[in-house]
Amino acid sequence: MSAAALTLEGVEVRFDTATLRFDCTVPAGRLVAVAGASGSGKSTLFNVVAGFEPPELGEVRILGEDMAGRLPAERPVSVIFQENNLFAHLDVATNVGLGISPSLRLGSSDRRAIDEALARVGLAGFGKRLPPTLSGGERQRVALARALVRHRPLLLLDEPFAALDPGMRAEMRDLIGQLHREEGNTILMITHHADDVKLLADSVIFLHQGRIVAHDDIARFLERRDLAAINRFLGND
Ligand SMILES: Nc1ncnc2c1ncn2[C@@H]1O[C@H](COP(=O)(O)OP(=O)(O)OP(=O)(O)O)[C@@H](O)[C@H]1O
Repeated sequence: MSAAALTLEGVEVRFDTATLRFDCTVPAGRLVAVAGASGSGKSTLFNVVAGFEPPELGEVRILGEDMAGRLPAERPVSVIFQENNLFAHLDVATNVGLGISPSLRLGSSDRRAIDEALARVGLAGFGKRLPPTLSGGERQRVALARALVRHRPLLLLDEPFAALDPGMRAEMRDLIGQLHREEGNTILMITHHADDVKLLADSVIFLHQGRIVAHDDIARFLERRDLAAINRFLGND
C-alpha cells in the first residue's frame, strides 16, 4: 500500500489560551479543503505541517516520513499565503527561480523551467515585471509558478483567493484545479468560502475549537446536517 501524503497522529499544540489536537490521514493525490470558523485552528494545522510550529506531542508524517526535527525548508512542502508571497524588488522570473535555487544559481535548463512554469499559469512574457506592477491575481499566479518549479508533493494554500475579486477568484480556482489534475500532487487549501469547497475540493477537513470534527469526501460533507458549525459554514438552515 502506498504511503499517505500526510498523517497527523496525536499531534498536540499548546498555547496559553488553547490546546489544539489533530489526527488525520490524507491519501496522496487529494485536493482537500480545510475549513472552520475563525480561530478553529486552520493556520495552526498548516504551521505544524510546514514546520513553523513544532507540536508538543504527536507525529507529523509526510509520505510516510517522520518530520520531527526537519526545518520548514527541508520538508517536501510548498506553502502559498494570502498575500506577500513575492519579493517586491525582484522580478517575476527571479521570484520563480528562488523556488529552484534559493541562492539563485540558475542554469539554462532552470531558466527554461521558469518560463515553462510562467506559461502554465498564464503569465508567459511576464518574467521581467516587478511584483508591485502586477494585479493581485497575477501575483498569486507567480507564487503558483514558484510552487510548480519546486515539485514538492504537498502544497499548502492558505486562503490563496482571499485578496482577490470574484472574477479572479474563479480564475484562480480553475487554475488550481487544472494544475492539480496535471501534477497529481496533494493540496490542502484553507478557505472560508463554501463555493471553493463545492467547486474544487474532493474532500474536506473541518475544524472546530482546535479539533478536526469532520474529514469527509465532498459528497458526504455536503450532506451533513449533524454539526451546527458545518451547517453555518454551508449556509444550511
Ligand atoms: N502564536 C500563538 N500564540 C497563542 N495562541 C495562538 C497562537 N496561534 C494561534 N493561537 C490560538 O490558537 C487558536 C487557533 O488559531 P488559528 O490561527 O490556527 O485559527 P484559524 O482557524 O486559522 O483562524 P483564522 O481563520 O482567523 O485565521 C486560536 O484560539 C488562537 O488564538
